[in-house]
Amino acid sequence: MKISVIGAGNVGASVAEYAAMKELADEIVLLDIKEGFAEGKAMDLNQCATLNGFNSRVIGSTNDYSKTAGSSVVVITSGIPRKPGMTREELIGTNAGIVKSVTENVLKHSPDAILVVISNPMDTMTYLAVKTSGLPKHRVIGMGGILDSARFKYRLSEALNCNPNDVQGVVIAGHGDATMLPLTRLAQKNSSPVSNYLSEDEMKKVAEETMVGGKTLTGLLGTSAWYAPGAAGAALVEAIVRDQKKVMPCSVYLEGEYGQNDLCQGVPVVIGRNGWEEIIDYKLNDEEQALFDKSAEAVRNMNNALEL
Ligand SMILES: NC(=O)C1=CN([C@@H]2O[C@H](COP(=O)(O)OP(=O)(O)OC[C@H]3O[C@@H](n4cnc5c(N)ncnc54)[C@H](O)[C@@H]3O)[C@@H](O)[C@H]2O)C=CC1
Ligand SMILES: O=C([O-])CC(=O)C(=O)O
Repeated sequence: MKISVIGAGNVGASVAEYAAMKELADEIVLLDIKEGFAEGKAMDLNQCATLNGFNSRVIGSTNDYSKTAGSSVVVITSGIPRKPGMTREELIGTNAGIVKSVTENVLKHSPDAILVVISNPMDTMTYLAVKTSGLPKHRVIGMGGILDSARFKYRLSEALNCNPNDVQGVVIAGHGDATMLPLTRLAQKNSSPVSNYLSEDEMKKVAEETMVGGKTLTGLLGTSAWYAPGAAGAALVEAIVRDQKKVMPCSVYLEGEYGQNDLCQGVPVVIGRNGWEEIIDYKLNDEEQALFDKSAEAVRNMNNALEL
C-alpha cells in the first residue's frame, strides 16, 4: 500500500507523520516543489521510526511524480496558507493553479487513486479537483469538516468542563470563517443534548469560536495550523485504507443532496475503501437548511471564479 502527500509543508508533513505513526501504508511519499525539502522531511520522519516503533517508510521527492506511482490515496496539501488578517478565500488566485496542475500530475501516475483535498479554499479546490480529474465523484474528498468538528468538540468540552472524548458534535457546510455550520442542536455530552447543560448564549459562543477556529490559530501562529489539520487528514486516510465505514463530515460533490447541486460542500458521508460511499441525511430544520443554503451560495460564488 502506498499513500502520497503532495506538499511537504506544515500540513503535509503532519499528515505524513500521523500516517507513519498509524502505519497506514508501507510507503508514504512526500512530494514538494522546493528542491530537497520533501527529501529532508522524509529523512527526519524516518529517523523517528525506531523512536516511535513504526515500520512505514517515508520517501521524499522533489516534483518527481514517478515516485508517487500506484498510490491508493493522494492527499493534496500544496499551496499557500493564509497569514493573519486574510481569509481562506483570498488564497484562490495562487492555489487554484497549483491544485489543478498537481491533480493532473498525480493522476498520470496513480489513475486509481482516491484524492483527498486539503488546500484552501478547500470546498472550491475540491470542486476544481472533481472537474479537472474527471474522476467518479466518490473518489474526490475534501477535508475540512473533520477538523472543524474536532474544534467544535474541543470548544464544547471547554464550555461543559468535560473530557472532549465525551462530546459528540458535527460541523457541516463550507470550510470558511463565515460558511461553517456547527450543528449545535445535535451536539451531545454522553448521549445527552448539550442544551441540557449550556444556555443559548453559551452555545452561540461555542459555535462562533468554532467557526473562527482557523482564524484564531492563524493570528496566534502567524501562519495557519497544522497539528489538528494533519491529524484530521490522517484520520480520513485511515478510514479509507482500513475501510472503516466511518461517518465523517467531508466536502463532496452534491447532486441534489441537502438541496444543492453542482458544488462541493461539507456533509456527513460514509468513508471506506472506495472513497465516500453514501451521504447521510441529518434532516436539517428550516433554520439550519437556510444557513446551509447561504453557505452554498458563498461557495458557489467562489467556484465561479475558477477557470474550468
Ligand atoms: N482544509 C483544511 O482543513 C486545512 C487547509 N489548510 C491549507 O493547506 C495548505 C497548506 O498549508 P501549510 O502546509 O500550512 O502550508 P506550507 O506553506 O507549510 O506548505 C505548503 C507546501 O506546498 C508546496 N507547494 C507549493 N506549490 C507546489 C506544487 N506545485 N507542487 C508541490 N508542492 C507545492 C510548498 O513548497 C510548501 O512546502 C494551505 O492552502 C492551507 O490553507 C491548512 C490547514 C487546514
Ligand atoms: O485557517 C486556515 O486558513 C487553515 C484552515 O483551513 C484551518 O486551520 O481550518
